[in-house]
Amino acid sequence: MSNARADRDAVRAQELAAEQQYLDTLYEKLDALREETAQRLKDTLRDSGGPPQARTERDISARMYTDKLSQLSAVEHGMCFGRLDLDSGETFHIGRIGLFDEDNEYEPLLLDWRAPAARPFYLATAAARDGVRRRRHLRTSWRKVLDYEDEVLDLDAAEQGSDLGLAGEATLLARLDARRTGQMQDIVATIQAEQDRIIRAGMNGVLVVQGGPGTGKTAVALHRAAYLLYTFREQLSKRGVLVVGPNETFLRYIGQVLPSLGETGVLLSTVGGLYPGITATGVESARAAEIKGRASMVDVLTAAVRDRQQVPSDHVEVTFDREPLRIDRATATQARTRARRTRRPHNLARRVFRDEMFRALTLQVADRLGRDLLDRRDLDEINVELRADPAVDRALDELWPETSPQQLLDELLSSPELLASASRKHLDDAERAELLRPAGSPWTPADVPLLDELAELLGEDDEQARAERERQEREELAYAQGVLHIMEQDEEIADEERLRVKDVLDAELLAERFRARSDLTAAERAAEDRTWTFGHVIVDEAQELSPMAWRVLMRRCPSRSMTLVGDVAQTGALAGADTWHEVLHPYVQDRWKLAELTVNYRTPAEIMDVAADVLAAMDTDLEAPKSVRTSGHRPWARRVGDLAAALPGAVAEELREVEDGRLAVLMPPELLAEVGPRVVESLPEAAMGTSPDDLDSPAVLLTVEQAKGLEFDSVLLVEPAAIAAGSERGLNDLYVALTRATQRLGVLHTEDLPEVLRKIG
Ligand SMILES: Nc1ncnc2c1ncn2[C@@H]1O[C@H](COP(=O)(O)OP(=O)(O)OP(=O)(O)O)[C@@H](O)[C@H]1O
Repeated sequence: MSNARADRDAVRAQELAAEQQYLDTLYEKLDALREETAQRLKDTLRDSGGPPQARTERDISARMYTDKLSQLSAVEHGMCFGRLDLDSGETFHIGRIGLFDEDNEYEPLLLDWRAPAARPFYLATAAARDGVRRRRHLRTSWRKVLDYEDEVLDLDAAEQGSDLGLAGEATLLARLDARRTGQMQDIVATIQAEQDRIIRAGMNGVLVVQGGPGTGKTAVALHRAAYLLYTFREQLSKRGVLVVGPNETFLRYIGQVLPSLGETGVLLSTVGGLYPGITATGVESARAAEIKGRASMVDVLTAAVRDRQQVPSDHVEVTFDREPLRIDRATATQARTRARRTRRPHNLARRVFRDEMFRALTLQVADRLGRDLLDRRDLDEINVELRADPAVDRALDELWPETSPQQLLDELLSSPELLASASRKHLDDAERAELLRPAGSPWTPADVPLLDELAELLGEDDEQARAERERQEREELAYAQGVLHIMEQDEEIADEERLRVKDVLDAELLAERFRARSDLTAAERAAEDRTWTFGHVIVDEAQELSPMAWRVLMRRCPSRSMTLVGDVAQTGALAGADTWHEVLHPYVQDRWKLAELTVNYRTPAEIMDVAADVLAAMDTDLEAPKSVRTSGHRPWARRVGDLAAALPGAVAEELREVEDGRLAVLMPPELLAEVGPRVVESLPEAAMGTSPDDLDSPAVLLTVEQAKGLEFDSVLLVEPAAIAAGSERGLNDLYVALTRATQRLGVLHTEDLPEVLRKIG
């Protein structure tokens, strides 16, 4: 061994030992914090009984300590992943949380990656050093330092960066090459500069992040959620953050990222999951979903609601007080006009309609009895009697019934007459036939925006409930102020080291907590409340949402503080977007910002080369993102005679190639239904992908729609010609399918390959 090499090795060993020592100190600190928090939690839970204030105080403290404990355990793995050496001679270690040395004026021992001082770790380059001399990436396993990678940024010793300007290239490539597990991992140790700028962009307004497959849009969206919660904690803990994904499998795939960053207060949901009490499990044709997603459905639903506001063709008669009572067309029309003029939702305007009708009917009865003989009190009495009469009530209900979104939509979609009447101007016969289904059919995801819209159009006649709620809220606020006051005086709580309740809560928030359950987070409460509005909304695969789904999300976010990430080249849903302009113009005109991601961290260059041809064949100006790496595996294609017979063997073969990684078999839905069960039967490692947990299987069989946003070590694409021809957006689907693999791509086909795949053939 040369002397120079021996010297380098000795320095490396020394540096590793020093880093290990530092890491040991950090973990000691973490352990001490955990113990202290666990002890406080125990003490809090041990106390029992006492007046309600004391119980509420305990609930809140327990929640706080539980959250803290789960945050402290979530950061265990990879807690510290970097170090900055500054020109000033200072060094900072960077990690998943901030740790401080209380015995030394709260000097930072570990900087939270989201703190402003940690930012150069992601942004500094040799050309713009920002005072950074050296950036070090630490590779650890549990509590052990395995290795490090240094980037020396000062000009004299600057390393040549890569063409794409990647930071910590070796560390990044090691991460990207790792086998996939079926669960997305966080990227906190290797966030790249173009991603960091998006993660830390300001919270106001709508930010659209457009990027090709594998550019880290999902990763960026989730890290942005964590960053915003850290930076605007006070604001966001009250209203919460909503992250919207395309389906349950995707939510399961990304579900671990935020907890691993120590954040649990985020509601992850599909649009279909945003209507409390409804589980949208029904399946329908892509065309039916597209029709339901059109903006014109607002007019159809409005008409359907108006159709519930009837007048008699001439008159109806009911018996009141043993005499016939006439409800005539003119009176009912006038009452209906007055009620509609209030512009209130149907169930609230109903009250006006009924008031008008009861007034008219009272006069009719009064005339019968001789109006001149009656005074005001007599008239009031008649009015009260009319209101209490079941026959009159029924007759008026026929004309203007109280109804729920569920009831109205179910009736509308199962009645050819009602649907025809409401959609005369907007749908043709074939479209209506596509929507019609038996009454009581299960709800589909595309029904949910319609239900939400109807909930707005119908309203809830909750005048009494609201008055009661407001009274309770006033009482709770006063009570919460009292609790805070008592807590402040409590000597034990005023203990210096302990976070005082007042530091994390104000009376309003405390009152809000009493209102729901005292131990629920904003996200949990939001999940139970259709009218909840969020502090920030993040939408992933945003290109898939229909105009009706956007209306739901915009209602949930009146502040328009939103991050929308997606790729209009990957739109598969027929009601999805072709441009971001068309999505946003109705809500914010041109007042939205666009950020682009250009580097593909997932798909190796060999596969991207093929996918780029598909993108080029679509009518878009978008460029394919550049892959950061090659995998050494050329995509392959094999023509077979009998697909059902060949598939199990091909899957087994590919499984051997990926060893303990993950394989996806992607195919058109009809084919999946036909041959999928046979594959699953003959291969215990394979699953059908019907439940989110199926991602844990070594091989999973999916449609392209189901695979959206996911990634696998290897992809076996079956019958691409049928995928390309399967819908108006068939090329987009093919593009999505091709870009799911991190290592290998194989194609199995019976039909000719589409022309755009000529590079594989
Ligand atoms: N800076 C990074 N460091 C490490 N891994 C990264 C980085 N950026 C992205 N990745 C990884 O690249 C892969 C693709 O990221 P992600 O799924 O977020 O891409 P996407 O743009 O949402 O893709 P798609 O449009 O196909 O859904 C993931 O495995 C992600 O962890």
